[in-house]
Amino acid sequence: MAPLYLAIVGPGLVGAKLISQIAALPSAAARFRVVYITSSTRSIRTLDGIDLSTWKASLNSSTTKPDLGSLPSTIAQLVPTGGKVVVVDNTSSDDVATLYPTFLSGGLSVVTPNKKAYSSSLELYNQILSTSATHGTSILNESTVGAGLPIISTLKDLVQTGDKIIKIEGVLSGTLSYIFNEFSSVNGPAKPFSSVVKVAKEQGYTEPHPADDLSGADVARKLTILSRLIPELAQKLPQGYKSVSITTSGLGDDFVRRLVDFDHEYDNLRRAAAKEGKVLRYVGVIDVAAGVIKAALEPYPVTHPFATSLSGSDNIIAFHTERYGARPLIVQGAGAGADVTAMGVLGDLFKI
Ligand SMILES: NC(=O)C1=CN([C@@H]2O[C@H](COP(=O)(O)OP(=O)(O)OC[C@H]3O[C@@H](n4cnc5c(N)ncnc54)[C@H](OP(=O)(O)O)[C@@H]3O)[C@@H](O)[C@H]2O)C=CC1
Ligand SMILES: N[C@@H](CC=O)C(=O)O
Ligand code: NA
Repeated sequence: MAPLYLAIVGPGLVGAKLISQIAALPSAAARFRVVYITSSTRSIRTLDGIDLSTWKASLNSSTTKPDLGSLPSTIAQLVPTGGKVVVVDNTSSDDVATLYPTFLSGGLSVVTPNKKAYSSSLELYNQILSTSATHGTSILNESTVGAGLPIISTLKDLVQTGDKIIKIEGVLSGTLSYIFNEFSSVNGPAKPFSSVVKVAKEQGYTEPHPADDLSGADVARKLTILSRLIPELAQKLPQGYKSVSITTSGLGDDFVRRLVDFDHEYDNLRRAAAKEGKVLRYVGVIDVAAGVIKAALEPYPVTHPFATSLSGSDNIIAFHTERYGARPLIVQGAGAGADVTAMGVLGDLFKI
């Protein structure tokens, strides 16, 4: 069996976890050969496959700058003719996402948990799909929604087999699920909002910058990704979701510290909901018939499944379709965290 050759872009939380999951596979070397790893500043490459037990030290000591624009020709020098290669983009970078057509037309398939290519301009999205079809290269993105949960594959199966999507609704953010499960729980003691956000970041649930989660941008991107898989909505979001400009420094530690100033405001929201026997949940909806796509923080009765059945970073997504009738198809489980996200990426690699 020929191995699948991998170029790993972005060895951060998810990327590093993916590498350790690959290394732990039985006969890992026979299945996957990692020939290239790059961060935004350094890269390593080798013909024989990078040693997955020492890659971090090798990358840290490398002085080779990445040049992703010429990745297809770099890879051609590392992989035997006919070898199947996948670029795994574990960044959250728009710049890397815009290179997918270059990768796909250069004979490289792509697997990614990065939402940018799928939720930005429709032009880029369509270009990616058509380039992949023309060049016979694959692109898979299960972990862009619900991390490793089978959300994208389920929706594709429903649509491809001729079911009609009526509505999709649910809690689509692991970070916001964790935050509101902890902060506005049915029974639990009240905790300061900012302290819960801090833990969500420490657990690896947030985007590289947590403002992306708290602004609702991450959920908006996920709703865009799902909507583009539904025939009635596929071409109706021309702009997609533009990146918010984040002006606070670093990777958001300062931003999280300053959230203390908003604890009082959030506590008022929580108390107002509790007075009515409700808890706060951040829920996204795609109502196909009404042509409405929305996401909002809203009070839900404590008896509602979004209030009672979720804990940790759980996502819950209900697919209301013609075939499933009054009882929707429901997928639920951890929707964020490096381990479950890397699993979704690795699952896509196995599919390829
Ligand atoms: N965490 C989660 O639960 C989930 C995450 N995702 C997605 O997974 C992706 C990765 O998330 P996460 O691992 O948490 O993020 P991290 O910030 O931990 O890792 C990002 C990595 O990308 C690298 N990088 C950034 N820009 C570039 C570039 N231009 N070229 C090469 N490498 C680059 C960074 O390297 P450097 O050190 O050089 O900056 C870093 O290694 C994101 O798109 C996120 O939305 C999806 C589902 C769940
Ligand atoms: N930050 C995201 C990670 C997965 O997409 C989330 O919290 O859901
Ligand atoms: Na998923």
